[in-house]
Amino acid sequence: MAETTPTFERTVPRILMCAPTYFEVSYVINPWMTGHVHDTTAERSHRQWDALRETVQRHADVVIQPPAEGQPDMVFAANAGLVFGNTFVPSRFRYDERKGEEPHNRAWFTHHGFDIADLPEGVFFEGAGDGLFDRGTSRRLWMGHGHRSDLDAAPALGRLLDVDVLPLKLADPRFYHLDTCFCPLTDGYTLYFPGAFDAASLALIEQHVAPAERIIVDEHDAAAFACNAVNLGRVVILNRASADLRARLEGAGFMVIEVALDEYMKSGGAAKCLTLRLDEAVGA
Ligand SMILES: NC(=O)NCCC[C@H](N)C(=O)O
Repeated sequence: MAETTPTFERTVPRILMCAPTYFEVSYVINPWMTGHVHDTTAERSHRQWDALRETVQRHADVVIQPPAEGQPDMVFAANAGLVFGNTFVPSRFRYDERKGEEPHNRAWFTHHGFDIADLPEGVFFEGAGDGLFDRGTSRRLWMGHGHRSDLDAAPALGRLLDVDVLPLKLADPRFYHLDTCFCPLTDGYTLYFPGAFDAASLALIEQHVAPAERIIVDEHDAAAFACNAVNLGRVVILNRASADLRARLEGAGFMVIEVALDEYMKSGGAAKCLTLRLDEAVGA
């Protein structure tokens, strides 16, 4: 009888983070940044980023991307682009303030062996800020549009990655990226703030996520960036969750870990925005 060779699947997720060396709020391109220009300190932002890195490192391998001087928002690694398998779709930022990040991201992913797949010229798309894969078994990508990314990115991503893209229209300027108000979790659970979406998009979510798998976030938790969560298996890392939200997540089998990230909220981001999954695949 032929001998069978055991196969070992990689089970430790890989997460990219970009060092906060040049992070500050130096312009206003979302409502969270208003009133916070030059209002962050290096000491607090480095301490909070280190705490997030150490927490993520307990559940994943963390890879650090070197930052670029003059690109204060490059710390938000989720916005570098979208990874699926070995393919990297680079972001095309809507605002000039962030366009300078694009060549650095392209160079890093090229150097690390990813195949670069470009969206058509002139289509805005802000990477894993607006593109979130289902954590179930389907090849489904939820895509936010209306503030930063263009609806035209949806069919283009479908073609480039051979995935089903479900576009969700973002209706509240505070929730300008999909990852600020929506988070697919392991086994099809989905954490989201309904108030961030238009009626048709809410209906689309309800059509695809069974009632028992919907973890609805209220405005108070949403404003504390509870949806901006890093999900690694059964672990959910986020800035803050109310006792009620924590209980519902725990009831669904998740362990909730809070890491205070208020210095980054002044720029409109928290845990999820500061990370990018490098081993994204169906059900990852
Ligand atoms: N939501 C995210 O994915 N990233 C946070 C980006 C914050 C940055 N200040 C921006 O407005 O683009």
